[in-house]
Amino acid sequence: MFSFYWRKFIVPYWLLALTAVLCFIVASLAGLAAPLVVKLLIDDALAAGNIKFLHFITASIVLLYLIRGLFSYFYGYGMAKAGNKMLAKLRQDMFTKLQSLDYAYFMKTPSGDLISLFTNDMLFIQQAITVGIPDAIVESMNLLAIMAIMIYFDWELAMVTFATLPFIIVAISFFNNKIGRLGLLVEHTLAKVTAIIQQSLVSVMIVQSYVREEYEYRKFSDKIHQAADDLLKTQRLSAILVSLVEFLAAIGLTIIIWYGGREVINGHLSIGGMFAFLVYIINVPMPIRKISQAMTYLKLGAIAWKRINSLLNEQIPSIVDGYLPMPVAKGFVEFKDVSFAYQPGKSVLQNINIAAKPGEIIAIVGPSGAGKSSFANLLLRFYDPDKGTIYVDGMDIKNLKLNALRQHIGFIQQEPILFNATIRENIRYGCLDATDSQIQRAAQLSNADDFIGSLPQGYDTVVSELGGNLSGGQRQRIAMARAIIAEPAILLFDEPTAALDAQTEKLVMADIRKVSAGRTTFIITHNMSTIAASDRVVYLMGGRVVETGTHQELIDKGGLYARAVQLGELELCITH
Ligand SMILES: Nc1ncnc2c1ncn2[C@@H]1O[C@H](COP(=O)(O)OP(=O)(O)OP(=O)(O)O)[C@@H](O)[C@H]1O
Repeated sequence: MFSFYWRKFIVPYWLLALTAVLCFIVASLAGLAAPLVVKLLIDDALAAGNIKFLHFITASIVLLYLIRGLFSYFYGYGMAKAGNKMLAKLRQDMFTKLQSLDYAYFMKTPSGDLISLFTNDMLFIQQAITVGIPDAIVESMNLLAIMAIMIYFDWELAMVTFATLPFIIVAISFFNNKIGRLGLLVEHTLAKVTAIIQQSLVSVMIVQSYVREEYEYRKFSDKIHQAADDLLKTQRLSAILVSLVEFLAAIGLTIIIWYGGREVINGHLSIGGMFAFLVYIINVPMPIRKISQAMTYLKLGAIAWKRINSLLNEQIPSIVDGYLPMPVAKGFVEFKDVSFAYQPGKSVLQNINIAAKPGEIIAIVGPSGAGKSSFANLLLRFYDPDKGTIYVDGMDIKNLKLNALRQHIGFIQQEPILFNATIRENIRYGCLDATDSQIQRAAQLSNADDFIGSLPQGYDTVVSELGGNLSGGQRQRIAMARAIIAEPAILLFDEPTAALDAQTEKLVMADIRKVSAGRTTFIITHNMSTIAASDRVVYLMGGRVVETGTHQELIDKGGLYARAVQLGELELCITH
């Protein structure tokens, strides 16, 4: 269970950890010498009335604590440095892994669970690394040193004193097991709490429009109380453990007083020797308590690591990167006999054959669930087809480097996601080294330049997180500028006007026509005016292309498409 600490922390940062431990040993030796000084003070300075030696001892105490303080600092600093490096590396590894995972992974994993890995679980690991490991190493060494010195002094008295140790060890392991199990529950509940917070933040509009604030609060509050109750149980167990350990250590103290006192009276032990023993035994509960607490931290950290590790070990992405760079693309796209299912046996697209050439605007139309968005998912290689091949400029897209393929496709969604950054940064996201004048040109092309110019901060206006300070049409235009700034050969719109009112929809449609000039454009749409403005309509139904042609050809044909138009099904969908 604890092996990951060895592999991830001790081995990679062994030099820092070793230096820290050596510093600790020096600090600890200085601390451990203190009771010996007490013995010398009583036996050789006070009892012998030696003033000179008293001065020497006084100076020694100052020096010992100076050394102890200095090396404790080096030790603490070294351990913190190694711990922080390890945590930063772990966070980087987790983030890199997250970026490398398929779209499909994010479709099946709740984002709250993932956020919880970076917050709650990292916090448990942090505690384990920065407190658990140092305390476990250091305090075990401290304890062993105290025991060794006691044995060296008077092994018989030491053995009698240690009679309570087995009870202490049994108590610690019994309570720690219980604490570990409860810790697992706490971590699980905290992950749920994070998920609730995350969900209520992104769906604040739904929460407020359904007046579900109270309902959300109750959900949150139930989980928080559950976590607090479980946490309290672990803290109660820890408190019982500490008291029990202190009680058992106090029995050791009583034994020294009784047995050691007899030794002193019989002349087998000096008074200073007995005092030194007492000081050592008084120092025993602290390391034991710290070791026990460190074991709890290590246990909780190990549980958190298990969850983090399952992310890091998430199987290699099913979308395997290609090898062809494709620096320029013309925009020829062909779907050849493409079939696809998200789950085995549940076919979503069947034998799709579509070919498009540069400059063409193709409307992908069909009833809800027909497979239109799945078509987009395949072109972007969020998923690979089960059968058939998709070609761009005659090359199987599986052979193309993913970043090359995606860089040639400008993707604009129904409700575009803009980042909480300036409009300039949002547009530049499409091409990170774009100049300001390129950004402005892209904005002009998507008809965003005018409204951006009328904002007090212009291109430096910060877009609020949920895009609240911009209208739907304005957000759509910024998203279009972002998509076209990299000059993609292919444009892919998924219901670009569905979230807009009729007036804005017309304007955005005009913008789409402007930006799609010379590019291969696919528009997934229910909108009649968009369909009518396209060069060709591909009508999907039940995952199959049932009809294809211009809007007029299909109307004249009087088939399924014409029927859908006649029944107003397509326009009906706009209002959904
Ligand atoms: N990630 C997914 N996992 C499993 N099944 C999915 C997934 N996404 C979509 N589906 C299923 O695939 C089918 C086609 O969905 P798709 O989103 O492509 O349809 P659509 O034509 O775009 O529909 P709409 O017009 O309602 O957006 C549906 O039956 C849907 O339930």
